[in-house]
This record gives sequence, C-alpha cells and structure tokens, in this order.
Amino acid sequence: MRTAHRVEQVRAAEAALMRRLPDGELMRRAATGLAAVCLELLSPAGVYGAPVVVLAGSGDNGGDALFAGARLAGRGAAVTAVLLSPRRTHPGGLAALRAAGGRVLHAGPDDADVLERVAVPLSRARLVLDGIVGIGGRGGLRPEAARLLPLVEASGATVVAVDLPSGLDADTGRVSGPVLRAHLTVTFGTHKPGLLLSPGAGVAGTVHLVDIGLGPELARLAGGPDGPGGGPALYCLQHADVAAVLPVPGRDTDKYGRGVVGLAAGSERYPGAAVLAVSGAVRSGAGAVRYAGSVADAVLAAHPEVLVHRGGPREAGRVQAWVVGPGLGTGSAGEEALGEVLASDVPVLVDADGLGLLAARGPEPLYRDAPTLFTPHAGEAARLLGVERAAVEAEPLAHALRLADAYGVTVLLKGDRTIITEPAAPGGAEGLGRAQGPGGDGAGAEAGRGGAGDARERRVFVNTTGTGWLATAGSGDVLAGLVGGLLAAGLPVVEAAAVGAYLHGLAGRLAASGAPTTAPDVARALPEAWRQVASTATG
Ligand SMILES: NC(=O)C1=CN([C@@H]2O[C@H](COP(=O)(O)OP(=O)(O)OC[C@H]3O[C@@H](n4cnc5c(N)ncnc54)[C@H](OP(=O)(O)O)[C@@H]3O)[C@@H](O)[C@H]2O)[C@@H](O)CC1
Ligand SMILES: Nc1ncnc2c1ncn2[C@@H]1O[C@H](COP(=O)(O)OP(=O)(O)O)[C@@H](O)[C@H]1O
Ligand SMILES: [K+]
Repeated sequence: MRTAHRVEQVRAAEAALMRRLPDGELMRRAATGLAAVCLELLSPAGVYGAPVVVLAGSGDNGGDALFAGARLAGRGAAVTAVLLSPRRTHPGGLAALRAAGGRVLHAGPDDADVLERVAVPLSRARLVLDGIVGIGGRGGLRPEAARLLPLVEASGATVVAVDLPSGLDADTGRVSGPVLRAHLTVTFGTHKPGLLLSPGAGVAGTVHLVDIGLGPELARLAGGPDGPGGGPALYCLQHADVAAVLPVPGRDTDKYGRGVVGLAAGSERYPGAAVLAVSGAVRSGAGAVRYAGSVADAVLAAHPEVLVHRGGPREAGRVQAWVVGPGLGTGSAGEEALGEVLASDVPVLVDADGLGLLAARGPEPLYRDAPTLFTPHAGEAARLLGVERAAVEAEPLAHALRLADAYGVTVLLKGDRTIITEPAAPGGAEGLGRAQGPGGDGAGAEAGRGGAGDARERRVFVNTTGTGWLATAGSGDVLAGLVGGLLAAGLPVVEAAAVGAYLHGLAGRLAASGAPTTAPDVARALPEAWRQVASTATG
C-alpha cells in the first residue's frame, strides 16, 4: 500500500526523528537521495560538464536542493545556484555548493536585471532543480519566482521538483497560482496527498519517494494520543493489496454464493448504458447478473447469460447489491426504479441519472441501513452539492468529503485520479488500510479541515491506475457494473469501490495500449487486468 501524509503529520514525525539524530542528518539523507536520482538522469549523456541550475528559496527545501547541487558539482557537473531570497538562503547548503565549485546568482525581489542574468544558464540547462519552496509553501509562487517560469519552460531542461513542485498545495493538490511544472518529483519520507490527487498529480510528473526513516515515526504518531494523530491521509492501492481481497470462488461455491448483482439501468433513449454496465458486472466476480428495466432485449442480445426482468427492480428477484442509474432517464420510470432500489436492504450503487434524480432533490442524508455508494464524475458531484464543476475539479478531495457527509454515503469521485471516501462515521473497522499503524484506524485526510466529523476514522483512497484514454463514452457505465458486482460478491463498500477503480483503470490501460479505445474494449480487458493483479498473489 502506498500512503500519503499531511504536512502537520510530516512535521510531527520529522521533529520526533530529529530528536534522535545528529544535526543535519535528515537533510543529508534527503539531499543524498535527490542527488542519486539526478545523477541517474544525467548519466546517459554524461555528468561531467552537464549544465545544472538549482533554484533555491529561503527554507530547507532550498537547502536540500543546494546540498544535492553540491554533490552534482562534486561529480563534475556545471552547477549554477539561483537564490530567490539571497539573504535567507540555507547557509550550510550554500557553503557546500560554493565549496564544490558551484556558481551563485542572486535573484531576490530587489535584484535588478535578474532575467538577463539567469537567462543564459537557464537556456543551457539540462537539469533544473526546483528547491524554491516545499511543504512550507502557501499559495502559488510569488512574483520573484513566478517571473522565472517562462525561462525554465523555454529551456527544455528536465525539471526535478524537490519534495513537491513549488506552488503546489501539499495537502490538497490545489494549484491556486503560478506553479513550476515538474517532469519528476523527488519527495522525502512519505508521499504528500497533493502529489497523488488532481490537479497536483498533473504537475508533479513521475513521483519518486526517498526513504529518510520517517516511516516508523509516522506509524507511532498514528497510534499516539498527542500530535496530529490519525493514519495516512490517503491510501493508494498496489497490485498486492488488490490481489489480497479479490473474490475468488472456492471448490464448493455456487453461482449464488458468489453473489448476484442487480442492475436497474437503461431506457429506450439510452439502451447502451445498460449493456455497458452489464458488461462490467458480468466480469466483476459476481456469480450472476440480474437486469431489471425496459431494454432487456438489448441486454440479452449482448449478454445472453443475464437474468432479465422486464419490470421494476422490486419484483426482479433477490440480489446482494443493486446498481441504479446508468442510462436510466430522469422521468417517472427512473424515479420509481431509484425509489425501489433505495428501499431495498442491500448495498446500492447510484450512478449517472440516479445521481441526477437525487441532485434535483438537494442534499439530504439517505438514511439507509445498508451501504450506499455514489459514483459521480465532477459535473455530477457539482450538481449534487450545488456548486460549480470547476470548484470540484480544483479541489476534488474536499468535495468528495463534503458529498459523503451531505448524503451520508460512500463516494467514488471519478476523474484522472479517482477518489474514494466514506462518510465521517463509517461502520466497521476492518479492511484495507485498517491494519496500517499501531492505531489500526483509518485515515484522517481532510476531514477535520472540511469540518467533517472524526478525522481519525475516515479512510480515503486515490486510484492512480487510470489513463486519459478512459475518457470515452460509456466507460463510467462499465465501472458502475464492475463495482456493483464486487459489492454483490461481498466486498465492503470502500473496498469494492477502490478495487473496482483499480481494475477499471488497469483495464483501460490494457485496452488502450497507447491508442484510442472504447468502453466495450475496456470491459473486455477486465479479465486480463484481474489476471495481472492476481498473479502478484500467486507469484
Ligand atoms: N519535513 C521533513 O521531514 C524534511 C524536510 N525537508 C525539507 O524541508 C522542506 C520544508 O522546509 P521549510 O519548512 O524550511 O519550508 P520551505 O518549503 O522550504 O519554505 C520556506 C519558506 O518559503 C516561503 N514561502 C512560502 N510560500 C511561498 C511561495 N508560495 N513562494 C515562494 N516562497 C514561499 C516562506 O517564507 P516567508 O518568506 O513567508 O518567510 C517559507 O517559510 C521540505 O519540503 C523538504 O524539502 C528535508 O530536508 C528533510 C526532511
Ligand atoms: N484523464 C483521465 N485519466 C484517467 N481516467 C479517466 C480520465 N478521464 C476519465 N477517466 C475515467 O473514465 C471514466 C469516465 O466515466 P464517466 O465520466 O462516468 O463517463 P461516461 O458517463 O461516458 O461513462 C471514469 O472511470 C473516470 O475516472
Ligand atoms: K520544491
């Protein structure tokens, strides 16, 4: 499991660790790891004489960058440090850089002709280290740093962000002003949520984690009574985590034992959505799929194995979970189907038109005994909350949490980085992520910040397996069917959502393989995604 922690958690762990280590040891570890990555980047074309620019701000982030720059200079690179706060530069880092033969340019707010002076080294640079600001940052880059951005972008150099891209909010991934886009981010100790969430992930590039020994401290804090507490702010599944919970039939399992998923979807106007949701459900691990609705013939033509009912969900027969909404329409038939499904006593996934119908009623808790999962994209989430779509896209995590609390449901917010979160007071304490840290509890995420319940209880997952090729009509319907099937197969709601998003993203990659793909092809790639994941468990 990959995990991410908020700045206050990182600071607390850092303080605890520093008490036990010699002065400067943590920065030495960070700079060593950073320099190693940079050397690897420079090596193919040669390190000796390689032009490197270090952008250094006023804090320890600049210190990391300067110490790493000194190491590169020690290996023969031609390093120029550009100091954005010349009077407040990290003294040890600056001294090390000078001692290793690095050049130094002043580029503070009061320095004249800055652009002319830095233009030449930047235009020649093969590598730029962004040590302007790290986890101490607030808001977008300030003008003295922002004015360098066009020069960096025009240089064509590889940009390596130190800890995180300067100007990016570490906790939320929000970009509220100018930000230095990186090809690669070398982050220290733990991932920061903003590197994994949208839109931050889009400016961080590939993220490389350098171990500086914070892990045990973070785990200790998670269980302790003092400090920020809480487990990781974010969990990010890997193959082995998914393999551990995939529903695999035993020798004595029959199809009903594997779970039956019901789908209330499709309409004369949108029959395809039902077919696509079914195509995900039949490959989900459930033993059987029931369809209830008006486009049974289209469903049967594509999937003869489905049990169909040409009426409402209530009379369709027993299921272990319902999916309601894809292509359902928002008329009275849709309204009726939604009402019947929500009145059932099994887990329900509400998608697409089902969410549209609920949005029209406005935010109110659903008060169901069984779990309810919403699977909106940003536009649907915005309608459910009565906010602009752009607001959801700017801060998806905060809005996913608000949505979960306003309706009392688990939320899977779709996007390039899909977020899964439960409402503030989740039932049960078992499951993925629960075993992390001595506290055994889940994540804190932004819950406290959003004023949303007990920050220590709530788990938040982010899915990183997706690809832009999944932005194709109907791929969300496939996801709804898949997750519904996982629910029917018995996975707890958060696990079903997180595992479904993971397999769906992977299937999207396999189906696309670098070229356009279609929703049916994504569904057809699900078994291969499953096999790839499962093979990590069997070796
Ligand atoms: N924690 C750990 O475990 C370890 C941490 N390490 C490293 O330390 C880094 C954190 O260092 P840090 O605390 O010195 O803060 P940092 O990010 O350098 O900012 C410094 C100052 O910048 C300013 N500033 C603020 N916003 C700004 C903006 N938008 N644009 C421009 N400037 C802005 C603001 O100063 P102000 O001008 O407001 O007084 C702020 O105080 C961390 O990211 C990692 O690299 C590793 O060495 C080892 C282990
Ligand atoms: N840029 C992207 N990167 C990764 N996944 C994406 C991207 N854009 C969309 N997706 C995924 O594609 C699916 C689209 O679902 P949705 O918006 O409901 O489309 P539709 O309504 O056409 O089915 C979601 O699973 C979403 O996470
Ligand atoms: K940085």
